[in-house]
Amino acid sequence: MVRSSWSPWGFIHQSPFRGMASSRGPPPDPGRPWVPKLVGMLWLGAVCAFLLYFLRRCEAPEVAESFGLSRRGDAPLGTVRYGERNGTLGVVGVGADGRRRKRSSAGGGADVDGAMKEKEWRGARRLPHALIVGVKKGGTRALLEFLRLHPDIRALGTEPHFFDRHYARGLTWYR
Ligand SMILES: Nc1ncnc2c1ncn2[C@@H]1O[C@H](COP(=O)(O)OS(=O)(=O)O)[C@@H](OP(=O)(O)O)[C@H]1O
Repeated sequence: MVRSSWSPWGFIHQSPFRGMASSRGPPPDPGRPWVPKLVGMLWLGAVCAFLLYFLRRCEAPEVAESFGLSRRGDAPLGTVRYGERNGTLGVVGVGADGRRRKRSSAGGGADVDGAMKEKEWRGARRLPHALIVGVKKGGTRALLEFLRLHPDIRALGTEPHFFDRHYARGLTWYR
């Protein structure tokens, strides 16, 4: 006969679920009926804590932190947003006062807060159709800026460093 006594491993023998799947477990200790409940609550709390931690990790807080994001739904700096209706383009940047601004690449980077409605900036995040690969001081920035002059080319404002720093974060982050 298995004696029911409290120990750090007590939940193995005194699982709150013991009556649900099998009746082979030991009968509840009449002297300490609260122990199984306590263990069950602790177990549930641990599961909830893990779930919360997991969900927080899914939001990639370190990504938000490294890009200076304050809210969920903010885009990383340099993210290009496409307007759904009229094809307008915005690049998320930081203004002189440190506040996040949506800038128009076609307008030379002028602030457009207030001038354009938020809905015009909402759009799908897409993977790039082309990459500029080059060595340092190889003139890649100049090439990007010349290409950006074309009205059909949308480009990031900053280097995303996906392949050398953030590859492990996956395509969802890159998009
Ligand atoms: N067409 C052309 N001819 C000659 N030199 C040019 C050209 N385009 C860019 N540059 C020079 O390239 C340097 C910048 O290169 P990158 O954009 O690759 O720089 S970075 O490594 O990404 O920071 C930068 O050099 P420095 O001014 O010495 O930094 C640019 O002046």
